[in-house]
Amino acid sequence: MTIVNGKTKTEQKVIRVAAAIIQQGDRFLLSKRLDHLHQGGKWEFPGGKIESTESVATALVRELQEELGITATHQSDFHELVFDYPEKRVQLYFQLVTEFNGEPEGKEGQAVQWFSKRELLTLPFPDANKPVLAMLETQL
Ligand SMILES: Nc1nc2c([nH]c(=O)n2[C@H]2C[C@H](O)[C@@H](COP(=O)(O)OP(=O)(O)OP(=O)(O)O)O2)c(=O)[nH]1
Ligand SMILES: [Mg+2]
Repeated sequence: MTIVNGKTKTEQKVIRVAAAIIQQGDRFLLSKRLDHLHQGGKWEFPGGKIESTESVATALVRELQEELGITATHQSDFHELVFDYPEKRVQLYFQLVTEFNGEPEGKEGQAVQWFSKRELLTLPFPDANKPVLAMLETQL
C-alpha cells in the first residue's frame, strides 16, 4: 500500500484538470510548465484545475483566458484519463480546441509555442500524457 502525506492512495482526492489540445491546421499550441511547478520544465497542453462548481468546458475557457489570453469558441471531448503520480492522482480531461479568439501569449511568464505534430512528438511531456499523445499521433 502506498502512503502519501499520511493517506493511502484511495483516500486521496482526485485533482480534476482540463487541458486543451489547440489545433490550427497541422500545428499545435503548447505551453512550457514553469520550473517550480509539479512536472515543471515539461511541455503541456495548456489548462489547469477544475473548480468544484465548474464544468470541464467552463474551466477550460477560464484557464485559457488566464494562461494564454485567448477565448476558446469551439471545443470537443477528445480523451479522459486518470493517472497516479507518486504524490497525487490526477484526472485529465483533454479537450480539442479548433477555434478561439485572440492572440495567444504566455500570461504567466511561460514559453508558448506552435509545433508541428512531428516536432511535438519529440518533446518531453508529463508522464500522464503518454496515451493521449499516441491518440494525437494517429487521429489528429
Ligand atoms: N495543464 C496540464 N496539466 C497537466 C498535463 N499533464 C499532466 O499530467 N498535468 C498535470 C500537472 C499538474 O499536476 C496538473 C495541472 O495543474 P496546474 O498546475 O496546471 O493547475 P492550474 O493551472 O490550475 O494552476 P494552479 O492554480 O494550481 O497554480 O495536471 C497537461 O498536458 N496539461
Ligand atoms: Mg495550468
